[in-house]
Amino acid sequence: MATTTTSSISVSSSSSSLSSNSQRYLSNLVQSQHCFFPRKNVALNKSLRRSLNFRIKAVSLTSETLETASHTFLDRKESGFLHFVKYHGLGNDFILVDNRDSMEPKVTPEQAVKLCDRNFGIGGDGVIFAMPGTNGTDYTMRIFNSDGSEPEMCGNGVRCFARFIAELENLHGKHSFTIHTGAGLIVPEIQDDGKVKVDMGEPILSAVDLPTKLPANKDSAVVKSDLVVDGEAWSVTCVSMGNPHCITFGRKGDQNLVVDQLNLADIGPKFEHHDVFPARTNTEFIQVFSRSHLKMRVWERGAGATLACGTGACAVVVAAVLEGRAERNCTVDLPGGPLEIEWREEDNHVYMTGPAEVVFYGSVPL
Ligand SMILES: N[C@H](CCC[C@H](N)C(=O)O)C(=O)O
Repeated sequence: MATTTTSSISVSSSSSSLSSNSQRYLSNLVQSQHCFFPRKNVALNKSLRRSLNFRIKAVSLTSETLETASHTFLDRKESGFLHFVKYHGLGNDFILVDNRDSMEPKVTPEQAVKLCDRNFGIGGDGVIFAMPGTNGTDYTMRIFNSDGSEPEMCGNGVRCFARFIAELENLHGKHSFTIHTGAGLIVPEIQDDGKVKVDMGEPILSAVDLPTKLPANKDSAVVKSDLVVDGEAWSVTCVSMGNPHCITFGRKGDQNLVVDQLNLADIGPKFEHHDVFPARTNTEFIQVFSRSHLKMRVWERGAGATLACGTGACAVVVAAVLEGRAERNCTVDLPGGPLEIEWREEDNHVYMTGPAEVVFYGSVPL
């Protein structure tokens, strides 16, 4: 029987400095054992331990007990608290909220900004809501970026969404779902190995629909076009996966980009907020290892530098094929790990395969 060592925190607060609300919250958390970290040791700093008399017990739970515990947690509904599950897809991390009882997000964009703060909140690249289906789909997915903006779609997020639904519905093994998103119908399928394969739909190449003010130079698309950013000329291709992406393999005249040498915090915002992108843009910087192996770093619209971007990896393979640099089946290496991407010729759909993992369960007062 699989045993998972899980740390749980039992707290007895001896510190009078804690407000009664925080003491009530912490003791509520402890009684309900509702803050546990599967597979992770919880390290707390000494001052916090001293002030709060933390006693950390390492308890061994079978995976069945863990599953029961997570279900007990997921059934929590008391008001005034947001119960969430933290997931990540290759380090692109999200706060997932069970919103199946309403089409109204349980969290406002302003609250999402606070929840995503990595010092004063839970920490994350976004908040994702699992909502009732629309027009006959199983579910609807909405997402707020960590800056509070609402994008049309999120590739790593929809893999996490699929695993979250399977947990909520107590499903095991292979399962697929139809999900309504701002990018249209998306179909993730949980594979036997736990990875998630997603039909991400068709790429959008029309400059007008992306949207970008860059002039179309290949049919209605923008392929290997010049873009001046902060006085430097770059060569870019623009692809939408429902959300806009600007892909570059390097500056004009020097297409051998070494992506680890880039200062993303400097160059990223200059692409994101460039006036040729009226809805801003995600930007992917690419290094070509072979015609089936690419390396990518990304500056995301509304989230900044992230460890992975699923829609971005899909857009990158489309751009690489359009520029004649790659085949339609590629491994894309991101800082958080690899994604397998296929731009299938038969149906013009892009397919993405990758992991999605639970990090922890939690409750926060709203
Ligand atoms: N920041 C993106 C949304 C999240 C996309 C990314 N995290 C992914 O995995 O696709 C945007 O505003 O379009």
